[in-house]
Amino acid sequence: MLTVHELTGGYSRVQPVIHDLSFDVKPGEMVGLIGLNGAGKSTTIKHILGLMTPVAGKVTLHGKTLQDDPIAFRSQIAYIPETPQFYEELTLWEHLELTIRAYRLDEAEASRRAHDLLEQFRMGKAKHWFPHTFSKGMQQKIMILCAFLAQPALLIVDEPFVGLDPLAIQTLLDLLQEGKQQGMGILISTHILDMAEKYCNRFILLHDGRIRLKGDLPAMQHTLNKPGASLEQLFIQVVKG
Ligand SMILES: Nc1ncnc2c1ncn2[C@@H]1O[C@H](COP(=O)(O)OP(=O)(O)OP(=O)(O)O)[C@@H](O)[C@H]1O
Repeated sequence: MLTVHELTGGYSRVQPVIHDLSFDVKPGEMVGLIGLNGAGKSTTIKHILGLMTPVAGKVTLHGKTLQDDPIAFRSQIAYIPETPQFYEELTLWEHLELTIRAYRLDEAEASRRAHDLLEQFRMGKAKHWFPHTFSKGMQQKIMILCAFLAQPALLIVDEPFVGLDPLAIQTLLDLLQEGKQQGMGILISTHILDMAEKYCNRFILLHDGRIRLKGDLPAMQHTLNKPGASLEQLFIQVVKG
């Protein structure tokens, strides 16, 4: 579904921070994007979302680039950013209504699902509150609620667990599992490697902007000749060279 082909890019054309990245995300699988601080995970995500222009290579969704059909491309993706981004002048419920309109969802059905999601994340009481009065974790939940309400073909998640309480983390993991079962493709960046190992089907290990290892756990163990190694052990070996 998502194909990243020989992608090179960054914040200046003369000094790219990601180099020659190639990977894909298929429907119904969760792919973990793993790397140290500054490895290039968020930069990769920004290129996939079309917020940055590649120096070389391309990103396609169902075979089409953002430039081929911007509306179709964007309507198939939802993004949960590392730092919550919201409209100060809209309440939580108005954010959900905006999502329903932006993604052109069926109003009655989406509104019912929005109420379910509010309940699942224990946010019902805050429905008509303005997000600037929310805690950091509650603000993060707005992003999560809007993304799952959209029911995208591809969900991109950047460090979603930071600031969430244990109950919310479990609810999010359950929704990710459910999304996968319904055929959603998920690309998730996280530093919580035991969680990634448990929930992701495949991994992309980024180091200094390059893919150093990729595949499912058995394939990566085989490549590094480390049978039985955990994701964390493989990752540490990769980054220590
Ligand atoms: N706005 C920016 N302008 C210039 N350089 C940037 C900018 N944002 C990030 N970088 C640089 O790009 C490189 C990759 O950063 P990126 O944010 O993609 O890392 P990351 O893997 O997401 O890290 P983290 O785990 O800390 O979130 C770093 O060297 C960083 O300094």
